[in-house]
Amino acid sequence: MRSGTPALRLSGASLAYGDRRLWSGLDLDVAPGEFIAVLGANGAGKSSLLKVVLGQQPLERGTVEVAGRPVQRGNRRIGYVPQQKGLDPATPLRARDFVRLGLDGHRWGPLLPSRRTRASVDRVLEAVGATAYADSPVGRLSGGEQQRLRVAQSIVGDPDLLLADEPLLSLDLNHAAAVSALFHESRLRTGAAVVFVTHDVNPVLPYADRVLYLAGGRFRVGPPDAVMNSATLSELYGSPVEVLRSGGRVLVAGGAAPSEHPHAHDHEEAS
Ligand SMILES: Nc1ncnc2c1ncn2[C@@H]1O[C@H](COP(=O)(O)OP(=O)(O)OP(=O)(O)O)[C@@H](O)[C@H]1O
Repeated sequence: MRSGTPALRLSGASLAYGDRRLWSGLDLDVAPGEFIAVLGANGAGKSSLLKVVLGQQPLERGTVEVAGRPVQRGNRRIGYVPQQKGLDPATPLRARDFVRLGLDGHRWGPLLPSRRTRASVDRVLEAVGATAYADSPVGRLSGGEQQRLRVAQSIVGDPDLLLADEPLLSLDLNHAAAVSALFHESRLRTGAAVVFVTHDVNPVLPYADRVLYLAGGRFRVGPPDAVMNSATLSELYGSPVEVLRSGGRVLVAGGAAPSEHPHAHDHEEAS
């Protein structure tokens, strides 16, 4: 990557499905090594933003570039944790083989892993606390155990850009903290940029350089304190939102935008 080139750049970007526009006018540069938390109500278009970056969803308007180049499907320099779906119980893969797909899943045919491949897989299995079930069939693992393997698969290839779609779902508090820290360590070690979609900002609050908050077709982006406050979110939602800080945690109460279903806004940080 040329120095000074953003890991991700969206310029004047709008996204619509048919005549339903999710967001528009999005300008965002994510620097190498930067950690961005993406927040917002259900249906605000967070997952769709990641699909745009993956080249799976075209923009209605504007441009998107990864490392200075137009997006393309199957970019191996991007690590991706998709939104959680249970794996088929009959999936004929052991946990370690599933993680290895993050290194050689693009190649055809069975491969004997090299010593280096094995070491990389072992390292990330250990980092997500999955060593104990490394040889178990993935389909038989719990939702949280599978989620930790998805995280391991996304980072094993040391990508330049990590996209994570609610990677903390199904994780208990300890593993949520460990996985958040792992993305942070990963960006420190490799200089990867991290775009992290989450309903709860708290586990990533120590690491997020900026927050991108999507609501009602609009957005705010800035350092966590500049976005996660009552004035900014009330203005964004166009209705009163209270942001409370307690014991180092951020709690958001209220905030259903007029266009949103009344109970669509189920932030975990809401109390
Ligand atoms: N391919 C598609 N065609 C039409 N509508 C879609 C498509 N994909 C998503 N949508 C709709 O766009 C809206 C935004 O979806 P998206 O999954 O991006 O939201 P989100 O912010 O990630 O929500 P959540 O927090 O619930 O995961 C939703 O109402 C969804 O139904």
